[in-house]
Amino acid sequence: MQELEERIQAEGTVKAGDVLKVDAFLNHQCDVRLFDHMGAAWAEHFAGKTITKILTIEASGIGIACCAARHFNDVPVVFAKKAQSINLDGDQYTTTVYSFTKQKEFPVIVSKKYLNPGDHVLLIDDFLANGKALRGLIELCEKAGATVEGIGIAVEKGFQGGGDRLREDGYDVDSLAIVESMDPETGKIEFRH
Ligand SMILES: O=P(O)(O)OC[C@H]1O[C@H](OP(=O)(O)OP(=O)(O)O)[C@H](O)[C@@H]1O
Ligand SMILES: O=c1[nH]c(=O)c2nc[nH]c2[nH]1
Repeated sequence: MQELEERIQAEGTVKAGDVLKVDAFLNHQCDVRLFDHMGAAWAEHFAGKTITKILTIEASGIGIACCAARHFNDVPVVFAKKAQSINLDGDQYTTTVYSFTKQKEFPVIVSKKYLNPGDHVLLIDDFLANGKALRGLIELCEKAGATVEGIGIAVEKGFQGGGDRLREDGYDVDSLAIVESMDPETGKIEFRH
């Protein structure tokens, strides 16, 4: 998606440790017009699929998933929580995920009320790096008996391999920008096309 690649080139910075910082528009300050355009791009890609629910993981996927839902007939958006809470009641599907930016393992929890065997799920997230977050969401869908119809990602860091492993496993992964390489010394960012 040209608009997203241009924003990354203009406003992204490359940090040590394979971190791309795009918090000016994607995952701290949020550009909702860009999010809307991202939702439209996923709607075009997944046009042939029946989607009954969007599933994401807190925190950064939530805003993007909500904007995307407007392009999928306003289907409900469910976000997996990364902490137990007194506000979480009843039976839950749970797993654990290693967080790339927080560098620790988190529980990942969805109430059984909000993920069902009849659901056809689109997974949405801001970043795809090693694929840990998505593997966790896929596991929750498997536990619920829900069908994963596809995966929409804003920025995939292709060189970390998580996206290609998911494609090899048969998942339809639509990443709107795939970073092929990035250099913290020069700041150079190259995309896969
Ligand atoms: O493919 P992976 O290696 O799993 O990396 C991608 C995940 O990393 C980030 O989550 P993180 O927990 O780091 O931060 P967040 O709270 O900003 O969502 C991002 O939002 C993705 O969910
Ligand atoms: O802001 C971010 N930059 C990244 O490079 C990254 N990788 C996973 N999650 C990420 N979030």
